[in-house]
Amino acid sequence: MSTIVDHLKNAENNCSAFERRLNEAKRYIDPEDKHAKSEWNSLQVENAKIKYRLNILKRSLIEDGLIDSQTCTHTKDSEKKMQNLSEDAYLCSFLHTAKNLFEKAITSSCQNLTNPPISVTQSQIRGVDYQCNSAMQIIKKVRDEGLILSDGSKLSPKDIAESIVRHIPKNDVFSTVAVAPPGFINVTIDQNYICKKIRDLLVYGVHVKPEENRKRILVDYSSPNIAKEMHVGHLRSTIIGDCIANIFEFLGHDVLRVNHVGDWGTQFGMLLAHLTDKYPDFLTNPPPISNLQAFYKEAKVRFDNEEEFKKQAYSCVVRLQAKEPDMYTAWKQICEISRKEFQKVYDILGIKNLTEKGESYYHDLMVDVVNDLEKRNLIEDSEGRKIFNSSEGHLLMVKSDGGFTYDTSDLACVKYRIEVEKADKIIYVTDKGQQNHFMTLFECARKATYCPPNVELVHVGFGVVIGDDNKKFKTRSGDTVRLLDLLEEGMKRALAKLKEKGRDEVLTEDELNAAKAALAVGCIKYADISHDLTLDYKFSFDRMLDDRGNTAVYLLYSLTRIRSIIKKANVTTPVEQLAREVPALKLQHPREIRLAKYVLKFPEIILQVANELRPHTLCSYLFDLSVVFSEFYEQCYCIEKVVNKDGETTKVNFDRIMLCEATASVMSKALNILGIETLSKM
Ligand SMILES: NC(=[NH2+])NCCC[C@H](N)C(=O)O
Repeated sequence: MSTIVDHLKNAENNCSAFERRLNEAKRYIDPEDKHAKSEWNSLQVENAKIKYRLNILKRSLIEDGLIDSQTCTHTKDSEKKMQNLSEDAYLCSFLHTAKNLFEKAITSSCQNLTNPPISVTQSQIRGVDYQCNSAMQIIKKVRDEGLILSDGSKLSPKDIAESIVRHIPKNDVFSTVAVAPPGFINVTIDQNYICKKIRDLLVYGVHVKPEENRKRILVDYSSPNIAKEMHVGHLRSTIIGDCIANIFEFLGHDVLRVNHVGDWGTQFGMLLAHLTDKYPDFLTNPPPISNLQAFYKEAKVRFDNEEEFKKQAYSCVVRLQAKEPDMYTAWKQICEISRKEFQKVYDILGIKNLTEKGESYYHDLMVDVVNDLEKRNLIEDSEGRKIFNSSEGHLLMVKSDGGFTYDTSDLACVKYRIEVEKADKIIYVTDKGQQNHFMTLFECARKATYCPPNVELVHVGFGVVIGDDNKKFKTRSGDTVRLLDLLEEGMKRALAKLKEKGRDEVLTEDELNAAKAALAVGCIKYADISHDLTLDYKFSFDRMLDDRGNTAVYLLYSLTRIRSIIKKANVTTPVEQLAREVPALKLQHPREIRLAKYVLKFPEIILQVANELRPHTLCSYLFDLSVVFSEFYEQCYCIEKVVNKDGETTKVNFDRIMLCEATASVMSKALNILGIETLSKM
């Protein structure tokens, strides 16, 4: 029996190793080299196929009882995402499709221009979907560069626009194309195309074609500090970071979610000194610390008041950083207590796959990095401290007492993430206050050549959370708000809201509890994400639990309502099958078309959010979508009562029911990406 397992494991390992090598090789491919790129793609597809077959084989072995499921290695989440879908299965962004068509038209109509400007935007004009603004820019470029077009120099933007229009490739996307003065090209998206894409969405599900090659994207978020309270800033980082990671994962990228916990700072000196003092037998009896914050405060008081203790604390840091076994054990005990507390918050928020790799993880690397920089004369001495200077500022690499800092660990960490974890893009999600730190870090990482030009480093800095009094969010007594207390309060308020709506009379106890938790967490997350993250954000339970306006309550109810319309229609054939049986939906009413177009705008929004890293755009889209749905539903009956001589019957408009389903799928996918759980009963 063991031979089957061995073979299977071997095959799986080979597959993974090959994938790793492929990913490594990707970096060396010249983006211009089409042949290499296509070769790489086909190798990747081949490997995915093998992996897929292996999985089928594995499943049947498990089913036949030949191996148990424990024996098998788990496929990583990122690997599961490898999909091989047909072209039809992808939803395309209209904007990107329009851009592609115009790009082709412009390059072939302006052959004597190098890099002609391609500008396509959404149009504000009624009845127009997108507009191409390139003609005016082309004229300007021609004049600025003193070029003469082959047709003579008296060309106007209108002439250019008309020439571009003549070169638009044959397609089924645009229905009308018109030139408007001085040289705009206005287009509308074809209704038949829309009706077909909605049908495809129902058949294949909501998938968006990634814009570029699959990348390995590392998102550094949450990152609380051990032994300190996890505060609302970390809550924001957790919620926003998770959403950003979800977006890239949805777009088919390989996403690593990393929790860069603060577990190596000087605060450990006093904690360790206090622990070894108070619990001398800590090695044999793990200390019964239930409230780490109180313990932290005790240690801080001693640190501020007892000279002897202070000295002891400093020596503890040095001993810890030298990884002296006793100190290391005590440190691990403290980390474990904190970790359990953090986990409670993550469990409530439904945060999964967040891997902890804290500052301590990079300790040995910090030593190497400092040596490396010294060898290359990139480190300067300043009053006993070692600093790394860049045009953005400096990083403090070694303190005068020889200890490392937040800066040291972050620089070692960038190097590790690029060299070992093979990240193509690293996104750091913290409050805006750390912007300087990250700008300096990025500059230094480039200067030290730890970060090659093709790797992107991004800091997503968010505003602070303020309370009703417009001051920094604090408890009445001025303390940091405990996240667990905050979540608890959210639950209470959500329950009150549900009772106010009489939901306790319709839902079972379990359903009510599930609704309470989903509502509380959904509202807290949504309120956070729906605000432009760069601005400060006012935390208000009243506002987030309001069922009017752009809130999670409103959206969750809208979704439940759409689902119940579909249910009421009592269509026995699954909607997906209904769609499969037709080439396209039959939609005509202007509000049907408007809704369908809005549903299909989803990919454009997702790509925009991925590009700008501003997830509130997705919330605004969701809110508008539910408004557009209401407007459709107001005028377009989905189920009609028909009275005739035999009495009353109901007539179902299947195409509209399918449109409802498409709306609901996109809404629930979007809520999912925001990290919000949707319930069938609420
Ligand atoms: N790689 C990083 N520096 N990540 C962010 C860490 C955030 C830090 N622990 C804090 O609470 O502010």
